[in-house]
Amino acid sequence: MKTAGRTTYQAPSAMPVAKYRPFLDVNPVDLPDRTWPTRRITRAPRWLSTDLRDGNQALIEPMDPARKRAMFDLLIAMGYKEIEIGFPAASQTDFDFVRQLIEDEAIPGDVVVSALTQSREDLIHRTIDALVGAPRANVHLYNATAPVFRDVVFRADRDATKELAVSGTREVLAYAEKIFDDDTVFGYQYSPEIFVDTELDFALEVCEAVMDVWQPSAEREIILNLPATVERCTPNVYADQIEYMSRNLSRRQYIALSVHPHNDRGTAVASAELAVMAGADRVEGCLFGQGERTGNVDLLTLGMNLMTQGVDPEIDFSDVDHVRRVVEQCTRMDVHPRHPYGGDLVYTAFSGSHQDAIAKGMVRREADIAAAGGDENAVAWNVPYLPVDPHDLGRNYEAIVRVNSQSGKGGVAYLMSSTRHLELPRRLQIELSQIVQRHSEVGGGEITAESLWQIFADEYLPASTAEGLKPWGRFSLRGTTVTTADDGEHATLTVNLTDHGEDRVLAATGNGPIDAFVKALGQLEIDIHVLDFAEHALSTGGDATAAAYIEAEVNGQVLWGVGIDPSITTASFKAIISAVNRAVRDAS
Ligand SMILES: CC(=O)SCCNC(=O)CCNC(=O)[C@H](O)C(C)(C)COP(=O)(O)OP(=O)(O)OC[C@H]1O[C@@H](n2cnc3c(N)ncnc32)[C@H](O)[C@@H]1OP(=O)(O)O
Ligand SMILES: CC(C)C(=O)C(=O)O
Ligand SMILES: [Mg+2]
Repeated sequence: MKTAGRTTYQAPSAMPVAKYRPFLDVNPVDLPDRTWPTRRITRAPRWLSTDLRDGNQALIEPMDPARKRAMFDLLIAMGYKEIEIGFPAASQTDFDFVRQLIEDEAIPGDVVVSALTQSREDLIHRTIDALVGAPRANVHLYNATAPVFRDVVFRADRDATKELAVSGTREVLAYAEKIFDDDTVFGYQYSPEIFVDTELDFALEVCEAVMDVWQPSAEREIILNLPATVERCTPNVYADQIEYMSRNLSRRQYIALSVHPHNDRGTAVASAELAVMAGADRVEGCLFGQGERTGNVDLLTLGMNLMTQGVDPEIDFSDVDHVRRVVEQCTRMDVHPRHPYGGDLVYTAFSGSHQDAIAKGMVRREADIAAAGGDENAVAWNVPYLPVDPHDLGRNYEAIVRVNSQSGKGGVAYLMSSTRHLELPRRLQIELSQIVQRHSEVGGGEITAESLWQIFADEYLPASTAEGLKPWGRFSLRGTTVTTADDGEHATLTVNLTDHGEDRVLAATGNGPIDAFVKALGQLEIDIHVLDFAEHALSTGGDATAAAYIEAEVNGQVLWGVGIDPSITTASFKAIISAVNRAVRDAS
């Protein structure tokens, strides 16, 4: 055999790479003494949901008032305390929705609602007018500060760009003072748009100028939100930028430093997490990562990531399917089946070795919980391949193992145990999984728990008609009578069965009922050696049903039989008949 040495492929593609520049060449960050890499997140940041603004503005069909209200009510029920409820100056519908929430008194007293506006006097006034009467209201003003916007969109230099932020802040303050009475707690948020592309010294200069107007203090917080409007760099670079701002902003103790990652590179979650390590106090995002283009950072993933580290997300995700349903109804977009924590398939294993490990992990967990006196929380979650307990998100365990052609014995055994309470012995698991494998290769798709049962019953319980199966098999047991001999060691057995449809009565004595049964069948030239035997009850109570599993060598062929019956002895006889029928099937 030849082996390959270390390989480097050097094959230039036809992609137009030369058109692009490394982000750091254009936007250097000089922070060699960065501290964020060794920090840990020990409590949840403040969250802002912008589902009703950034999420909504990116929908093919923006939410109507009823859907907006359903989203708002969901966010409140989940525990979000800061919610951006729209861009009221955008349209009459957006304005009316904000008014409706306030007039319906739907905003709890501890919830801050905010509304976004450009830095234009008429839009600022309209935004503030919309918020009148809210218990706690923030105006969120943004303007683009990045060079490409200064150059292409606004044709404004640095001073003019800064002046737009400053004049907008002044206007917000002046108009808010005029309009709001003491019934509203008023707050202010400023975002330098595409912060990540803005020269850091300039982002700092604009934020400082805005603060000079707002005059933050202990009673007068300012939210400075630093968006990755378009995600264009790796999360570590964003973290450096956030640490730079956190260290260099004056009046830091009065600032809620906020981040707003988008997901263009697919790393919004990592960006948010590293940004929090780098000093961010607050994260803006949307449920299931809705939002412009590839979306805003996903609040569900961020929250659940914290929980899996033992940190309280301070948000209720205990019914993730309800959350998903509401989000899907409101956005009219489907959640991907592999979406972290909430997708249909994210707690499901199809492949054999994963299923095997999960099944073993679940058995171990149950034993550990029993040993801990039944206290689930006393046993750390440690099930292979499952980063989180699906129960904690309102999912049951049924879907964690699903069987297809990639599955092995572990998955088959898990389904038989979890759906039918049959604890198959290991070698029977192997035998059954090979039978199932053949079925899935022919059918090509998934073997559901129901179809697995059909395959099992048809193979091992051929006399059963209960599942709508066609009975087959040379022998069918009609009844037995056991008499224990006076010596207490021998059993005499009378067996009533049908053989090829003909009634037969056999009698034999053995050193136990099974031995006697085997000897009785021997009279029909069926040579049986029992190799292994297992049994267990299937349910408790008076009508307890038993399952028996017998591995036998029948006329030279080794295979398993299964019997289910209220009587454990009859279950064993049925298991022998099952093995015999399987062995003589081809011959009959
Ligand atoms: C990164 C983000 O997500 S920002 C939020 C984006 N969300 C939205 O735009 C949704 C709501 N927007 C709207 O309904 C409309 O854009 C409105 C009502 C705000 C404005 O509508 P219009 O006046 O027709 O302007 P239009 O939509 O073309 O926006 C571009 C204009 O706004 C100006 N502008 C853009 N951002 C800002 C800002 N932050 N401050 C001041 N002016 C701005 C542009 O320079 C441009 O002006 P110009 O027409 O004089 O060149
Ligand atoms: C308005 C701002 C915060 C925004 O949505 C962005 O920059 O992505
Ligand atoms: Mg955004």
